[in-house]
Amino acid sequence: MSSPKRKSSNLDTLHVEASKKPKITLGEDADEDSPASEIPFPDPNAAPDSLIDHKAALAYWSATEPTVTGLLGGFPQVSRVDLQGSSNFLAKLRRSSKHLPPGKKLRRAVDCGSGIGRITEGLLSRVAEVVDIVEPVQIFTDAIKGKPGVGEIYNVGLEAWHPDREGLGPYDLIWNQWCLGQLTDAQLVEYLQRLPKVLTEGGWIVVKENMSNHSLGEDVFDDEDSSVTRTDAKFRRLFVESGLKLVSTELQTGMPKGLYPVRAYALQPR
Ligand SMILES: C[S@@+](CC[C@H](N)C(=O)[O-])C[C@H]1O[C@@H](n2cnc3c(N)ncnc32)[C@H](O)[C@@H]1O
Repeated sequence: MSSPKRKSSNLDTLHVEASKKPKITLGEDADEDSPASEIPFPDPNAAPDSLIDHKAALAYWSATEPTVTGLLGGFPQVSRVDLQGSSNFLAKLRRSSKHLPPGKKLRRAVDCGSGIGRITEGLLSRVAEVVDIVEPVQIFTDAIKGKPGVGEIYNVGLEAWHPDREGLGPYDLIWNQWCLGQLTDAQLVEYLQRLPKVLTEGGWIVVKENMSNHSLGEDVFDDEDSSVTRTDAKFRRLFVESGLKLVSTELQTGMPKGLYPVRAYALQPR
């Protein structure tokens, strides 16, 4: 799931979440004697991201309660430590920045896959004058609308957000957290390739996501919210493919034991 989540424990052979059982349904007028029709178990050889289904993901998130508990997969307690870690990460970036040093608010940031605006409220609106929002689920953005410092709201998935084409921004900071697992690898690369055009000089693209712990170094598909949890190696490869350079990366400390590790990356155009 693209939110704080327990690590998978049995991932030696499957790159589909071990908790997911083959789904078997009976045909409409089937009785106990007629053969069950099966929805096939995902092909274990399929690339995990090829199993992503945006409709299924939207159905899952639209049925999720618009609270921090709902958005963080039942682990609201990680929010504080996460926001503190993010704030420290950003402060370090700014301390070593020629273009956007500390002391002044950033002009414009964007919270991508924002949910109910947990990061906008807890971090971005404190460090930026205006924060735009990109989030496909309207019941989530209804919770942020009109809050101080919130700018434009785009109710769209990141795979369909074209800020370059629409002349949006420019942004000093583009924050992507616990949502990029909703995009396929190809969609993620295309999305990241669009961002340099709307990034100010010296600005950062931040990616903060769960890291797959698969013992064979593979990504893991989760059919609950139709997302993929990538490995650190996969992220780094996709960043290179996107033409971005990694300027800083840190593991989030203080996460509860048993959850996936979380890593933040700061990226800039090469
Ligand atoms: C785990 S929540 C994280 C919310 C927020 N980033 C945070 O950390 O509090 C995942 C969010 O991704 C959103 N999402 C789902 N599909 C998406 C897509 N294709 N593009 C962008 N966001 C998506 C969900 O609606 C949900 O708000």
